[in-house]
Amino acid sequence: MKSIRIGTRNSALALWQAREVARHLQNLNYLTEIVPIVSSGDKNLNQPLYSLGITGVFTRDLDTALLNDEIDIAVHSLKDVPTKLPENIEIVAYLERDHPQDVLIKRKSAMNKEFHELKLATSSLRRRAFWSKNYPDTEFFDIRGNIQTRLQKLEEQDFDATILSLAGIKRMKMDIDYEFLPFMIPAPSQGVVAVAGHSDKKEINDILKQISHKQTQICVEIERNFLSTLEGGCTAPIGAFAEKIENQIRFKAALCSLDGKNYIATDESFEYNEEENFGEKFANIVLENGGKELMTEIKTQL
Ligand SMILES: NCc1[nH]cc(CCC(=O)O)c1CC(=O)O
Repeated sequence: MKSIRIGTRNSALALWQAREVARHLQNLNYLTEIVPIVSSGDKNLNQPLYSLGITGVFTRDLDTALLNDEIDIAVHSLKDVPTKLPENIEIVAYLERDHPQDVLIKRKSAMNKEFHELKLATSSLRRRAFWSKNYPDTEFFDIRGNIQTRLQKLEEQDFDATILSLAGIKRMKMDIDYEFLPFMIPAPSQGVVAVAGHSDKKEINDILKQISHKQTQICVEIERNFLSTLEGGCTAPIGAFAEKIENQIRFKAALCSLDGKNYIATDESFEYNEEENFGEKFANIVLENGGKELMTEIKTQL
């Protein structure tokens, strides 16, 4: 068999994740080839992108490459992948989740500041909202770019701290101090590397199924079903985290107003079965407990 062409974005984190998928495939004696896809936005597809339902800014170019048969699979941070996938694209494997948490990173000059005094740089709606719930008077700053750029900006610019995913920090082997934030529920599927494939490539997809981690899949499907049931196509501050503890799954999730003042949370432990859509079930409970009105309020503010 020819080597499996693994598509990836060009960032250091994306390349690390692609190599991790390659390593799993090589362990099963498959040949692999990493294909970095540079963002272009002008690929020749026969149909316009919107008609295929392509939305994710991080995933769009890789979706196009998959549909154009330039790659066999695409590796993503699952939290950047929209819950609604384009036609003919499916998630075919999930690597085992390692570090789901968000962590706080302070610049050296702010090491002695208390949480409520911090000038905080994050562009994430979820991180801002959940932080504001606890520290309502916080001043926020926008920060964008990859992990390395953000840490560099932290040392150079006029704010004290930022919040990042621990998974990214560990993968990049960044040697920095960080603090856990127990009140911060991770983004749905944070810390999970997923592989997307073309629905027609059954042989490749079957190979990928061999490297998929079932427990991770179960947990992130609950989180993503929760998200898609709540959101209905709009982005809102939503955290969701499912974890297997002994024979049960513990699911913690919350929907929060942008200012952090209105917070609807759920925390459930249950025995998993394939028939029940737990993510949808808990999302409906949140919607019935004021979530519906809160989602409407959030939509008018965005
Ligand atoms: N949207 C950015 C993004 N997408 C995936 C990761 C890190 C890996 C992960 O958490 O899955 C990050 C950086 C961050 O949130 O700090």
